[in-house]
Amino acid sequence: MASGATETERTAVGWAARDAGGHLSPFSYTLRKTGPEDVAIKVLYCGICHTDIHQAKNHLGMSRYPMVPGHEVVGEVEEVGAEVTKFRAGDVVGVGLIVGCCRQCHPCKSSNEQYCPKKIWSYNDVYPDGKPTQGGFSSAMVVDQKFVVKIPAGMAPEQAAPLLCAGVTVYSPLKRFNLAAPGLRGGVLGLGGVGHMGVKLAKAMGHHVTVISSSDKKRGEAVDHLGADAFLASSDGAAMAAAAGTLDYVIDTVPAHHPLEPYLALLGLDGKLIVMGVIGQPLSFLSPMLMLGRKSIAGSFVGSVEEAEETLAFCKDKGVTSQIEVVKMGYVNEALERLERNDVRYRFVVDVAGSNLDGAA
Ligand SMILES: NC(=O)C1=CN([C@@H]2O[C@H](COP(=O)(O)OP(=O)(O)OC[C@H]3O[C@@H](n4cnc5c(N)ncnc54)[C@H](OP(=O)(O)O)[C@@H]3O)[C@@H](O)[C@H]2O)C=CC1
Ligand SMILES: O=C/C=C/c1ccc(O)c(O)c1
Ligand SMILES: [Zn+2]
Ligand SMILES: [Zn+2]
Repeated sequence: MASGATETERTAVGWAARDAGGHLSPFSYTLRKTGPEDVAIKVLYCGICHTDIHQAKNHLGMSRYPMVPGHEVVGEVEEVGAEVTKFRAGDVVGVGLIVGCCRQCHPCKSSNEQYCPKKIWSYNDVYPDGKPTQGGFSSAMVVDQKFVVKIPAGMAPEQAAPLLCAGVTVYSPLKRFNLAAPGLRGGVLGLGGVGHMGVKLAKAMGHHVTVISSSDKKRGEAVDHLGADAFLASSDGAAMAAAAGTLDYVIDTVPAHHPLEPYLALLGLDGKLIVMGVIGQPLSFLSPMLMLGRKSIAGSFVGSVEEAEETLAFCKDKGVTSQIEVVKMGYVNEALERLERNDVRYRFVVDVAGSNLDGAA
């Protein structure tokens, strides 16, 4: 172990949900010792993703409590294990949704480790020794270096946080489904945390971007502030019909049950509907909606560590930033409620280090 590495478990203070009510409150727990491949991180900022609501409120029926959510984590390295080569104390780093994998399966060997059947989630999961994983709404985390990325110099840490889930979640499918070339016509359904990064990344790739939203409320913001080229309210049947067959892809970020057919209808030949939302009920469509146009419906799950690094580099290079509202941890329950009622432009980021968590324990 590197000199200065602790031989004992450290205590962290997080904000945890205790049951499916999803209310977060202070919770002390121990982190594992900083192992040879581990990076001990003081959390600076952590974004709030809609998945944190799904998990805290047990929308998928798989939640374990107490649960410290948070998977858009930016922090400062405090200590590294003896075999850590990528990082040193003082580095500003990021951690996303995945903190472990088997390293032997096909997904792991092809840099698709987020699809490893033995992946370990950054919270609501357990390490092989049975210790629960806990996320970034916490003073500190200890993470295997493989799942840690460097935040590019000059990028504000609070700005970087949403790139570690929302950003890479959009970047990965655009790249993997060959939808990163300039000139494509894309749609983003649902203008929230993931959706706003979809608009920004797709614009930076040179696409013509249409926002498809549940109401007209975000029209001005989408076009004037985020740079969308067009805006459709899904409730406007005439506008939806006029746009039929015009898009190469639609990134569907809606976090609740919804019909797919209105959005399949927007796709042209070979168009792709990429479903991102975590929805615990079956979605349905009529098969001719796919056949007549050779369309496909695909899913995609966050992105690999390599893609997270690419997303950060792409955003730095193109000057892409997230649009965030920074809040203290004491406001996290209000922020979760506002996120659930669609009242945030477009991502909350918790100023964890500025929230005096140790004092609140
Ligand atoms: N596949 C993956 O790897 C990932 C999946 N996710 C999932 O993606 C989904 C979106 O996450 P995130 O962007 O953080 O969520 P947000 O709540 O920030 O955004 C979702 C947007 O969808 C629209 N919307 C919300 N509720 C409804 C509804 N009932 N019917 C129709 N539209 C609705 C709203 O946009 P508008 O006002 O424009 O209609 C809202 O802003 C979640 O389910 C999350 O768990 C998140 C990250 C990674
Ligand atoms: O925020 C990222 C999480 C995405 C996600 C995808 C699928 C699933 O079953 C989840 O629980 C979360
Ligand atoms: Zn997320
Ligand atoms: Zn694996």
